[in-house]
Amino acid sequence: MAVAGGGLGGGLLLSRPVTFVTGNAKKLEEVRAILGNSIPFQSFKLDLPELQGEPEDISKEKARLAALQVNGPVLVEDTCLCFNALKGLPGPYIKWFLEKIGHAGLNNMLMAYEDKSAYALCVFSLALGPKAEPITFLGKTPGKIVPPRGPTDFGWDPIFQPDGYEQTYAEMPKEEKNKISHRFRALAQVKSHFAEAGYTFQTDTTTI
Ligand SMILES: O=P(O)(O)OP(=O)(O)OP(=O)(O)OC[C@H]1O[C@@H](n2cnc3c(O)ncnc32)[C@H](O)[C@@H]1O
Ligand SMILES: [Mg+2]
Repeated sequence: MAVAGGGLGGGLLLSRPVTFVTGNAKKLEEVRAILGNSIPFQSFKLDLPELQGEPEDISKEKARLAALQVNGPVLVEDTCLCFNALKGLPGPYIKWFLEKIGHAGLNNMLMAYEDKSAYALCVFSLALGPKAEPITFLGKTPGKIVPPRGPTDFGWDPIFQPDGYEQTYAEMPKEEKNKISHRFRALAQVKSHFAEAGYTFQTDTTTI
């Protein structure tokens, strides 16, 4: 197990910095931008298999698998896009819906409903080691599903317009999205957790 007790400052001493495991380069880009230097982390590119079920369980299971692979502390996240008219679906299955039916198909799914409201949900899970129970952090941003507008370089960004904004996630400057996004909100909780837990790290920060 990668955790030893009694680090400097009273917090847990982790054998090395947390590894953020994802197969998605755009997620990593946003996590880097949002975290800055607040939490030292390295990254590892791996598309983990995903369980079916509730978002929190999917995220926790990803963390367990990631911690086994990395054999150390890991952070993972699972992102859902939930349509209120469809009681939260596609939710965690958005990746496959997007891949198969695209932005137009996702809009068409809501054609039969007046309610176009939706929310983006990000569930981060932190596992301090392969035997540790993962801790989850949720971030949610409400909005609505609209015909695609803006650059198409990140997932469903062009069809999600957050409440209170005239632009879709895709049309917004990155800094703006990163101030209000589901990912930002979940990471704010991750940051508070790190601040409270007072983890300290042995100082190897090389990217693996
Ligand atoms: O390796 P992991 O971290 O699982 O990366 P992934 O791309 O498989 O991501 P998910 O399993 O969480 O599936 C979420 C889907 O939503 C997309 N997505 C995630 N965050 C997004 C965001 O902030 N804006 C738009 N699309 C996003 C992502 O590209 C996937 O198609
Ligand atoms: Mg995935």
